[in-house]
Amino acid sequence: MTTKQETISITRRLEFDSGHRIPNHDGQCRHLHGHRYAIEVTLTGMVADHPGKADDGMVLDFGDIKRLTNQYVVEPWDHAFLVAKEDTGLVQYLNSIPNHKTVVMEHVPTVENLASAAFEVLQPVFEKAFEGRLKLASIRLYETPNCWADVSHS
Ligand SMILES: Nc1nc2c(c(=O)[nH]1)N=C([C@H](O)[C@H](O)COP(=O)(O)OP(=O)(O)OP(=O)(O)O)CN2
Ligand SMILES: [Zn+2]
Repeated sequence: MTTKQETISITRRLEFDSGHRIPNHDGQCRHLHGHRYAIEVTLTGMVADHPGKADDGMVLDFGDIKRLTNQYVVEPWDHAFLVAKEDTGLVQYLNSIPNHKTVVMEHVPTVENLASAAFEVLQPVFEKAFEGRLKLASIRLYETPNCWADVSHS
């Protein structure tokens, strides 16, 4: 049982596959390769006290987090090659492949930069969709089961 004043965090995890490379990496990661990424989206807010309504007892329906994260991050990045705009030779090559799904990123696609990019995209999406009732608290992005980055804004 929760009291009405409590702020609670909820997290929805989604997974997707993308290619990338870190062009100046001094190890294997400078080569073209891919990952099964997992993104965990954490929102904070008050639990709805809406007896008889679908969202009663929820901060937000997990389905809404899934829908918006899919629309703005997972679908654009899934089975895409995420390439840094500074990686010009590769950008040119990928653009030469007909109908190739390429996403040109502002920064080198480390897990830190991808998590930050996802946060920047999703923060205004959740803010607008739920009129400030909820806050995007953090994004955790796993590049491998053993490597991940966390992003949050104060
Ligand atoms: N701080 C960061 N370090 C590294 C990143 C990154 O995004 N941020 N990325 C890579 C590589 O892209 C790669 O994804 C991870 O490499 P690695 O550590 O070798 O991970 P593995 O799962 O392949 O580890 P194994 O132990 O070899 O299985 C590198 N560094
Ligand atoms: Zn990698």
